[in-house]
Amino acid sequence: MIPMPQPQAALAQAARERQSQLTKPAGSLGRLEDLAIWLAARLPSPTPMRLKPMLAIFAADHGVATEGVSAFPAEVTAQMVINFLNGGAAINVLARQHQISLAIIDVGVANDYPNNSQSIAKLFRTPIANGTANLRHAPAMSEAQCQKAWQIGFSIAQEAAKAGKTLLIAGEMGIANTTAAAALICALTGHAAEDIVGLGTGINPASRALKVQVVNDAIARATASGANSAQDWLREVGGFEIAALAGFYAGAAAAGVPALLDGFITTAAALVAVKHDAAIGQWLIASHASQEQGHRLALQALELEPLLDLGLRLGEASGAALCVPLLQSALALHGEMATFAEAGVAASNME
Ligand SMILES: Cc1cc2ncn([C@H]3O[C@H](COP(=O)(O)O)[C@@H](O)[C@H]3O)c2cc1C
Ligand SMILES: O=C(O)c1cccnc1
Repeated sequence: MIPMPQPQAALAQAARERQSQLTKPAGSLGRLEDLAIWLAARLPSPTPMRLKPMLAIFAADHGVATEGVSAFPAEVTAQMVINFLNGGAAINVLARQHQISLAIIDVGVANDYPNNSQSIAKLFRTPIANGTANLRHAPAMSEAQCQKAWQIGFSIAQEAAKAGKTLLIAGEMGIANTTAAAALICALTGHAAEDIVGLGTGINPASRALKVQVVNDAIARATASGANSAQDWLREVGGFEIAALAGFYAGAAAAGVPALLDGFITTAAALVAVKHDAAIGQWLIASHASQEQGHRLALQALELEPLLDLGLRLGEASGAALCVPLLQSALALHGEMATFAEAGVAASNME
């Protein structure tokens, strides 16, 4: 296993001391204070500068879509890739608004789509196959495919770090990927499918019951074939974009750059990464609590507390992008506020 860089405790301590001297009652900026301290240890600086965020969306299709587990047809994956390239998706709006550079990485979109040289976002076309196999009945991918997807995500994170990005964000697009993510979360946490499987894009109760059955069948099948490690489960019930996301988080940690999670699917990928190497967890922060049923339990398994709870259930890194201005504000407050001494403001009387 590659030794991971460690957050610097001395910088966290310096940032904590600075927070105690800023012109506000101690703790009055709540979690913004914790965020500034957390980031100081990792960026690493006692007063970190404005973050330079990058956002990668990994897109791929899922064989399990044929089971009827999504409210939308599989063609929507490719259609949404076109939408991302044309700038019309929710994430395009948020990336523009918060000045986040956007890259789309096709790691296995099944349907063809035109290459538009006018596109708004950068496109990396590195499909591994036309979607995964149907995880209910067979391993979603081969070991070689899984490693390839992981490596693509890892490289994207490493390149972004090399280019000077200081906050790495990943999102996903892949019809039926909440089924794969739910199966992974169940397998890696031991929670029951009934507690983890949600409505995804908005399925009805009958389809949800089927989705629970599909997840249970997939877990039974993979257990019978000896699945044990996080990598085994990723290959058995994951997806190409989920493997790339897990590799992305591993790459961010290996580069010593913080990574911001999004919703249900990215959290499933983060669980895989952290089960693979616990040190990766030190570089992850949670953005929001998704409406998808099992998301909170998955975040709890990672010991992460989401910043926002807006009832989002979109993916595309939309919840993560919404947290970027919060993180920027945390750092600006930390770096730019006057101390009691500088401002000549009397400090608290309380010990
Ligand atoms: C138009 C559209 C845009 C999306 N953007 C993200 N997702 C989200 O929905 C999908 C997962 O839900 P399920 O497992 O139910 O298919 C993923 O593609 C996810 O990113 C979208 C879904 C749709 C339909
Ligand atoms: O939380 C998510 O990431 C999510 C939830 C539903 C559908 N797509 C994504």
